[in-house]
Amino acid sequence: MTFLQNLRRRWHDADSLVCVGLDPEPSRFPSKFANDPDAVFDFCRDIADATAEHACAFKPQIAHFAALGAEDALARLIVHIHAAHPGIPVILDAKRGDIGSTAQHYAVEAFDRYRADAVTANPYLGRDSLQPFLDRADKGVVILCRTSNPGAGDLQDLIVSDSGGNNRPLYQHVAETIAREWNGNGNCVLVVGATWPEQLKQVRGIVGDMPFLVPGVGAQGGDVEAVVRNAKTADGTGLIVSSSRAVLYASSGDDYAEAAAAAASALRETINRYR
Ligand SMILES: O=C(O)c1cc(=O)[nH]c(=O)n1[C@@H]1O[C@H](COP(=O)(O)O)[C@@H](O)[C@H]1O
Repeated sequence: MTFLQNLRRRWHDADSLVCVGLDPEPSRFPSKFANDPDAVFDFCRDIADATAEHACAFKPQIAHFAALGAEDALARLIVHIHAAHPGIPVILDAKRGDIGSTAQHYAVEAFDRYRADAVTANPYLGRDSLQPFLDRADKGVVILCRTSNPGAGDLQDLIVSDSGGNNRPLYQHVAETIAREWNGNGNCVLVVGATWPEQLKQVRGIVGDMPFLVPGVGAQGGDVEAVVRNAKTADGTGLIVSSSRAVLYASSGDDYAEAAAAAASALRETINRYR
């Protein structure tokens, strides 16, 4: 099954649009991990196991592992998720993008080394820079469109003229270009931040039913109701609503796993109320 087939099945079977972000920060781990030499793996595994029933996807963020020299923990975590929770896709958040010959290696890294089902990517270098990812038809390519951060508009909102003479913000041009020209294998997903409900609506109007990865609920304060109302597809799906810190660090006590499960479950219920 392809990434998108898996995702759609999971949306349905788990009745969930929630993605659990795995962004390990050892300084925020519960004290029981203080003397654990494999704390990064053990903590993330416990969170994944506790939240799986509420999740349509997991999204480990590669810098959080690489900065700690914990790439091996990341690889083992993805193996664990595939074995213990088959059918839940893993999106590797790496925001890759480089000249084609280098991008080939990033595609091998994400899909063959780490065995991710999808990877986040930056479209700024143009289509050839993402071609090695797009060519992997069974994998998802999750492309930045209108990011969640405060400075998203610095470049993404600049008005550009396309070859048809249309003037509009760059993020809308990115959305249409990907939908029309880069999605030949039907494996593209767009990243649109939860912190920008109006832009979510605009992008949904441009790209039809293409799925969105929507980070920015929880710690970044995005409004779940506005996200769902503005960006769901006609069948009440189309969204991978991702939360990391608000789930991972819901409790710093021994009940961290139960608290994470409760946070993921509450997010699922809030989303489902509006779809
Ligand atoms: O691609 C992403 O996942 C991403 C895109 C974006 O626009 N904003 C954004 O926050 N992210 C990632 O989503 C996660 C958000 O974490 P929380 O704010 O803790 O839920 C981080 O790992 C970010 O790197």
